[in-house]
Amino acid sequence: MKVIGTVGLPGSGKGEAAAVAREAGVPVVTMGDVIRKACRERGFDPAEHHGEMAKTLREEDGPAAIAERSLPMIESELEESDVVLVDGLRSDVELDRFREAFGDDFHLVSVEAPFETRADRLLERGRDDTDLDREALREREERELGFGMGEVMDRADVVVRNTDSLEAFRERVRAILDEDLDRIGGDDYVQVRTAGGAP
Ligand SMILES: Nc1ncnc2c1ncn2[C@@H]1O[C@H](COP(=O)(O)OP(=O)(O)OP(=O)(O)O)[C@@H](O)[C@H]1O
Repeated sequence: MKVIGTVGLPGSGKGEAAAVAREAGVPVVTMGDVIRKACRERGFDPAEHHGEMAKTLREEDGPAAIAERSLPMIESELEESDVVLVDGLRSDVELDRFREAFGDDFHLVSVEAPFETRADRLLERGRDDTDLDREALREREERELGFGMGEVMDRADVVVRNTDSLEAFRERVRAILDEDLDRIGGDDYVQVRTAGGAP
């Protein structure tokens, strides 16, 4: 059994990593889905109330609220699949909760790319208005760092630098899912944390 969590700033490539997992038959539990579900349960439009609902859930049930609500979803996927990917951790409290639940079977992957690279890719993606607005991106980034995302990235088991081509990134994600780190060994783009040391 293996649960792989991803963390990364906006536009770093978490969605692509999740898409690679799905293509490989690995189920994906998205933390955002937990929030969307809570919106629907309470009669709010997830498109409008996503950020607000994340805050409300944390206020009501504590900082691990979203991780807590995703646990049954992950456990149910683990009944069918040996590997599950959890998309988009935000805070160290969430990381602690997953480590408590899954121990050494939980592996955290940090997807990293510089601001300018991410901003250009988001411009290209154009999923919504914030993708097109560098200031909005900075604000979103600051909000996410405010939830402790930087600390989570520092504690990752594996760091993938997504500064190369999309195909190269997808191949690195496939190798991580296969745990075939030899395939990417000696690669400047992937660093595996050794016990107690920085990656
Ligand atoms: N190596 C790459 N080369 C070119 N484009 C890339 C690369 N990696 C990701 N992209 C593209 O950049 C955009 C952002 O990536 P993605 O949606 O995976 O980011 P994300 O981390 O999920 O962002 P968010 O948190 O905002 O949803 C996407 O359109 C994706 O296809």
